[in-house]
Amino acid sequence: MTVLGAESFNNASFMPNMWATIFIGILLMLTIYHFWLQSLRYIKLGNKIPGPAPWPIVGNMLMAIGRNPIDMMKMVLDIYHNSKSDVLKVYLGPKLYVALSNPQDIELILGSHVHLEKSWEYELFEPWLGEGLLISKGEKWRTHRKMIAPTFHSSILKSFMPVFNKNARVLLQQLDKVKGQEFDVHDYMSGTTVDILLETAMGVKKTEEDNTGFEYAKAVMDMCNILHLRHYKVWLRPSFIFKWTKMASEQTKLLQLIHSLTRKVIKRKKDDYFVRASKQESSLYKDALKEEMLDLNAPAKPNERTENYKYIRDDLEDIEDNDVGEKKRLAFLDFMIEASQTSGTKLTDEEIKEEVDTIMFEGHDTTAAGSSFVLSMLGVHQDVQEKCVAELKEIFQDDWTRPITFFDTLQMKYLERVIMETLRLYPPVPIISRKINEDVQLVTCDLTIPAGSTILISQFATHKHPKYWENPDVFNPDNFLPEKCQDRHYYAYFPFSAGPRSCVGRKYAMLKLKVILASVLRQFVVTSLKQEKDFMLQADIILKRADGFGITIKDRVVN
Ligand code: HEM
Repeated sequence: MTVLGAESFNNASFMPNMWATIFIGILLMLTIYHFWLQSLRYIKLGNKIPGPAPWPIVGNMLMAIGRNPIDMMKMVLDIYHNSKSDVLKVYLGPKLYVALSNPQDIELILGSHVHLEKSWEYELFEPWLGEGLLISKGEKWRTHRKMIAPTFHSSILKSFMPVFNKNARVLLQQLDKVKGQEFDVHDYMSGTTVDILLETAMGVKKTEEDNTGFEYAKAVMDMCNILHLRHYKVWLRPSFIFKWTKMASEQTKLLQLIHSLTRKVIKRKKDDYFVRASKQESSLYKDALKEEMLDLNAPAKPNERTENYKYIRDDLEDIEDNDVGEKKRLAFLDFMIEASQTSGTKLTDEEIKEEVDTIMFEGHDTTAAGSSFVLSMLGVHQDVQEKCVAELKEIFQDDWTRPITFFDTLQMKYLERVIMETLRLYPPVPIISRKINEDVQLVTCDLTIPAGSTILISQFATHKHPKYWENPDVFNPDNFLPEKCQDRHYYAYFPFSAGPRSCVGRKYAMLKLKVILASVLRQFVVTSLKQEKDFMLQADIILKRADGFGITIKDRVVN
């Protein structure tokens, strides 16, 4: 008894000692790890950059705990506004993130041919987009960009006008059914955008009973929500943790839906190609293009720009100027399929699928958010809406309801300024990031960003930089009058990014936005029940309103 009692006493006293030893051991290891980290050049340089104080080991990771996307957005904006600094850092664990908001520093990254690699965060897109243009790197990115960018050449875009007009008419019929009641216009913009993309870039016609656009758009939005949660709930990032969550099985289902549409689209297009090839017919798109060129009321001169974006620096204008010839004047998927069948081009089915998924994602959610923000702003700013309508009256005085031509869109200068101003205040892609493999010495201050860190570039912050924008928070389309743009830094405004890795769909997006928005404004008066200050923004991969894009519409009476 006595012996047993003594043993159990000894065991009981041994246990706390063991746990205390383990605890002290871990603490000691973490302390050594912390001091070792602090001795690294990477961290030493990082520590010189202003930003919220990090905790040992975890850095600033705790800031994300318990916050939803709306709170996150508020927190990030508060940090930005309170810091008054153009350079800010945060640590996620030992990983250094540096946010830049001065155009001169941004140019060092976006304008460079060296810092082209996307940051680690984009890898979360991989199960969905594979190594499509958005995330690919090196030679693969370069050769695919060379192939894809010309498929959005102005001559191709012109041939899309009938599809834009047709889908705009379908949209108007849908909107007509919700006249007089408040509704979320994003739902309509999203479905329409997918349908238009399928028919233009992919060349696949929608059948009457087909609900693909809506289902696909919903799946894309749900996928974005999952990816976004994983971006800021950093403990969900590693796949070995994520795969055990409910979200992972939801992601599998969503990807099945998305990828099955992609495969269907590619198969249909490939079948068409083989039928055409067996009959030795020319490309459908080349034919459509010829018809459209004959059809245009007033075709633009060869060197006429699609819009006024002369102050965005990217490679798209070079593609326009150095005309790439007939061979490449095929719409996106036609070109990819023809390229895959041409000897010498190493383009596999998987690569086509990745690029189709990328274009469907990039081309859809961005434009849906952009058009919904424009309609929200027009709903708030009735005077601006009236000016847009006055411009449309000038253009369509001969026939208010006729289809919109490419030439008409070139005359929509005020509407263009409204779109650009909306994209300034509400950039659909609010932030982009790059991994830097070489040190970057900033030009605006004496700071060096060490190789290996991630650079965050926020359109949302830079587009309101007080040094570059007068009354930065005020909606004013005249910010984009040519004389105002002339002296502004190129990298003060980059809703489509800029430099060699800018958006390949920029011209496509602007053209489509003009046709859709002008069509809505010709038929309806748009009103927003909420004021701009009450918009609840949600930090997401694509910037959205958490409160929905609520508007009301009524028939426009034109005199
Ligand atoms: C308002 C509409 C749009 C906005 C605001 C927008 C914005 C952007 C931005 C900011 C990037 C750079 C992303 C990054 O570096 O992380 C980008 C890239 C890209 N966008 Fe867009 N985009 C729009 C519409 C479109 C459309 C309509 C398409 C295609 C039909 C498209 C296709 C792409 C592709 C393929 C890339 C990757 C380019 C590369 O890395 O070389 N986008 N877009």
